[in-house]
Amino acid sequence: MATSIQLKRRGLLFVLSSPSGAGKTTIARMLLAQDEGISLSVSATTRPMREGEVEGRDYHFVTDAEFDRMVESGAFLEWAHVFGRRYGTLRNEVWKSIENGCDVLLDIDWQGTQQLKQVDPDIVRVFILPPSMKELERRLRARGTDSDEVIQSRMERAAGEISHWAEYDYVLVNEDAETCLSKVQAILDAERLKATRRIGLHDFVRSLIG
Ligand SMILES: Nc1ncnc2c1ncn2[C@@H]1O[C@H](COP(=O)(O)OP(=O)(O)OP(=O)(O)O)[C@@H](O)[C@H]1O
Ligand SMILES: Nc1nc2c(ncn2[C@@H]2O[C@H](COP(=O)(O)O)[C@@H](O)[C@H]2O)c(=O)[nH]1
Repeated sequence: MATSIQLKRRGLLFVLSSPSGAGKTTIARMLLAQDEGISLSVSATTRPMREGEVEGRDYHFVTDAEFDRMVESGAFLEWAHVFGRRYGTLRNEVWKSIENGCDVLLDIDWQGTQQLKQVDPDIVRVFILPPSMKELERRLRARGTDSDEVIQSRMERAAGEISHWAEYDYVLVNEDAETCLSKVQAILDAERLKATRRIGLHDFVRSLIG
């Protein structure tokens, strides 16, 4: 008779970072669309909403005063200044998903990743590189959401962001989005199977060999 052994595991925090425009939001959306076991941590930000963005889906858009209050009340697991605005991961967003047995996808920068690593050393960190700096700029322009000035400042910051690549567990080049997505999915699937995350594995093995 065939048996199906379902071992529970802790939900994991799965971080995607990249220089602006390399494609992490694109990859994140594709991953969320195909994998029911992971949900997005929707950050709070003081930056203005872009055309096409939706409150609560892309970000919680807040004022500076609201952000200050959230910092004071301990609402953030981490927060950082990025491109002159503030962005933060909401503690409740993350724990709500973990409690529901879901993994959590975080689209955050290297500063937030460093802070999160202090909170949960078990996080999985993936850094996404563009195929070239020329292509990075082309993608920022093609996105059509930012002014020339903003694009210039994001390009000026890109090298600094990329310099943090070695702080990540996995580094991928996003040349073709589907190929990059399949690698991200493979990393997630393998991390889910890690022995250290499988609750009940010890008991199951003991039931096999005594
Ligand atoms: N592999 C790819 N090939 C070509 N274009 C891509 C690829 N991946 C993403 N793009 C495009 O590049 C642009 C930037 O992508 P995206 O917004 O996902 O970047 P990002 O890294 O999330 O940027 P930010 O940090 O500013 O949020 C988008 O127009 C997206 O459609
Ligand atoms: N440290 C954090 N960084 C964050 C968070 N949410 C988003 N980000 C990063 O900000 C930049 C710019 O994003 P954009 O949407 O304005 O283009 C990008 O690198 C994001 O990853 C957060 O909660 N904390």
